[in-house]
Amino acid sequence: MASSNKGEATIQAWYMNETDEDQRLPHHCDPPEYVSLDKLAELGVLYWHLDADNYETDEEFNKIRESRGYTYSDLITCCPDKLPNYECKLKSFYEEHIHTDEEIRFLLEGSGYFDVRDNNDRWIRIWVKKGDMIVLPAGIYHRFTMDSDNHTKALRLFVGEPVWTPYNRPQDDHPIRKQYVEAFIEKDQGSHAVEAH
Ligand SMILES: CSCCC(=O)C(=O)O
Ligand SMILES: [Fe+2]
Repeated sequence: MASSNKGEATIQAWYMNETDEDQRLPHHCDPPEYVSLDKLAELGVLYWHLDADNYETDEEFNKIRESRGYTYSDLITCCPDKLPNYECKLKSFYEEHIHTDEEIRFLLEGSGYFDVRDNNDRWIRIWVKKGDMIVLPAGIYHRFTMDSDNHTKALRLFVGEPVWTPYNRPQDDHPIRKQYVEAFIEKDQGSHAVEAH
């Protein structure tokens, strides 16, 4: 029973309408414009659905952790008495930024939205829920908000000693941003140029 949800769920992602209504609302376009896992993979975003209740002994989780070198982990709970400087943190999570390393989150409870910029600089909203593990590549412009359920508990993973520093946009000259653009944005333009011939 414990692992009955394993492998069944898939992530939902969509292009956002960029109205300035409440950030915790879904912000669907009209009609909704969904985004596939393949599209996310093209942007370097990785996703697994795992057993959140027994993750410590979950073989798939441990394999991912080992193969990707995720030696560090801690828990983050987004609620006023568990997250120091709650209001301030939530605000900074939603400022568009990059990191010099991957952002790796495994949702153990609740849900939330990771927004990432696509290759045309449009916002894609990724709805993560219990059991979803997501990796945002170093250098991708992104942000996070809770949804209207207002509850998120996640495992944060990292390779070695964690560095959580956000670099707010614009960071177009940052070496990590340049590396990301070269690997995931320009390669895309390259393949279209080839297709056109
Ligand atoms: C789902 S974890 C909360 C958000 C966060 O840790 C971050 O944006 O860095
Ligand atoms: Fe981040």
